[in-house]
Amino acid sequence: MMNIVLIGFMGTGKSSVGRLLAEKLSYAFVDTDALIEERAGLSIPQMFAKFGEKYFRQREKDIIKETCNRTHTVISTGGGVPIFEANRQILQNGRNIIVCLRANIPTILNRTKGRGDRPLLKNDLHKMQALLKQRMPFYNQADFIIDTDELSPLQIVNEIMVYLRRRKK
Ligand SMILES: Nc1ncnc2c1ncn2[C@@H]1O[C@H](COP(=O)(O)OP(=O)(O)OP(=O)(O)O)[C@@H](O)[C@H]1O
Ligand SMILES: O=C(O)C1=C[C@@H](O)[C@@H](O)[C@H](O)C1
Ligand SMILES: [Mg+2]
Repeated sequence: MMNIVLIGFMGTGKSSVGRLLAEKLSYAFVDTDALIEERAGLSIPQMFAKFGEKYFRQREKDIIKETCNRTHTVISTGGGVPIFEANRQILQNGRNIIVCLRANIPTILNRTKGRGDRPLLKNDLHKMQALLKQRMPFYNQADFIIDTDELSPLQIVNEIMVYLRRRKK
């Protein structure tokens, strides 16, 4: 069986929804950000500060490669994963179902306010808008896109389950 890969901007709910979806499907769960931190023994901000973003992106690519070889796994990705061509090629291998979680800027600001664990998160509406706009074309390459603004994590999981069932037919 295929993996379900969740992509989307910071704060769209990939980690929370992914964990729940994995439970519902009885799949394994991998969160790329958490795995990178665990392996490095450093938090993401520490890693950016010590070794730079480039280093983080290399670790991220390694983990994407590795996890895509699994089956029956829900993979919650970091917000920057689909921005890189190499990652897209690895993810779009025909064995993964790619689901994008989308949220508008006020929702994202609300869900991420006070978080100090995301170095690229600027608490600035315009910067956030610019980054989101730049990334949108890549997020939009997903197989299925859900607007999450008005939905609870459980409702999002249910929508994904409906989509998966429909795909099977
Ligand atoms: N559908 C939702 N409704 C309300 N709150 C939500 C929803 N989804 C996520 N949240 C909350 O928003 C915050 C961010 O969610 P989460 O960490 O899952 O996002 P993420 O996409 O994994 O972000 P990142 O890319 O930074 O890891 C959390 O506090 C979470 O509880
Ligand atoms: O959007 C991004 O580029 C990032 C999102 C987070 O999930 C982390 O992967 C990291 O902070 C970078
Ligand atoms: Mg996350």
